[in-house]
Amino acid sequence: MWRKALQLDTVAVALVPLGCAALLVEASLRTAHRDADWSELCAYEDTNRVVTGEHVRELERRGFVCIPAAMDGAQVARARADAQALYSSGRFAASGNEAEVRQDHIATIRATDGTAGAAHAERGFATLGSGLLHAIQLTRGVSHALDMHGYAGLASRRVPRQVQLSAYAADGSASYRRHADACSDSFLDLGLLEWLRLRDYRERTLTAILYLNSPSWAEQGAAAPGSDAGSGGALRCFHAKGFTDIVPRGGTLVILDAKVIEHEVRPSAGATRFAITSWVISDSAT
Ligand SMILES: O=C(O)CCC(=O)C(=O)O
Ligand SMILES: [Fe+2]
Repeated sequence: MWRKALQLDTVAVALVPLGCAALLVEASLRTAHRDADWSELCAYEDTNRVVTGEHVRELERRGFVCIPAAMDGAQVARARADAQALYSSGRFAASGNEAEVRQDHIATIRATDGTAGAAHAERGFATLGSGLLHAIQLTRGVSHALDMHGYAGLASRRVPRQVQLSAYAADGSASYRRHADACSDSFLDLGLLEWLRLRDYRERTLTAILYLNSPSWAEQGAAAPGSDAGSGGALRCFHAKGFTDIVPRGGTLVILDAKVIEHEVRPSAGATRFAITSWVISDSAT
């Protein structure tokens, strides 16, 4: 009897470290960045055209830069219609963050969605419209455009194939609390397991955001009476001198240092606020 109990104890004692090891291995392998592309493979002519040397110097100096009219009105309208169609089709879901942190809905999309080139799980998705495909290439091209102007940030940058398409409700109920996009906490702060699980967030070095709203989207409370363009929803970037609010007008491209620039999204009104976000990653952060 006691011999049997001893054997069970031995098995249990052996299982604990095995279970822990399995958890750690699973956490360290969990990544959506495995097939990220090197920057130069994401080169896109339109991005190279709109991002200038002056923008890059501003990014280096301030940690963020706002580039208006990176897409023309027709391109914005097409991308917005595609985003709206995807939103209505039910592909958006609440993000993985806690509900008090952010209340937007997101879809993780790839240019290959619904095509033979997609991973098995993504083959069943609807293919993306030309407006969204252009917006994805434009944001994914940012890292290479920065290289063309000798950006002083980290070298060896890669760009994940998936981008985030976010939707903030028109009724002012959705915002995103102040945060930095990259996780800079050490494993002493987070514990080893959590630190390993956050690998994709630790690798982030730059954020590129492209707004798919009406180009006449207005500042807080400034929407023209009867306008359906939408208003508010500023991207508030914090810096040493306070903060700068960026109006999310359709076609505006924002690039920010994901480790340094804390930011928040203010509630919007009048229209759903759509944005595409692509993160640039750096392996040297692992
Ligand atoms: O949509 C924006 O303006 C920013 C979104 C954002 O901060 C994020 O998704 O991390
Ligand atoms: Fe963010």
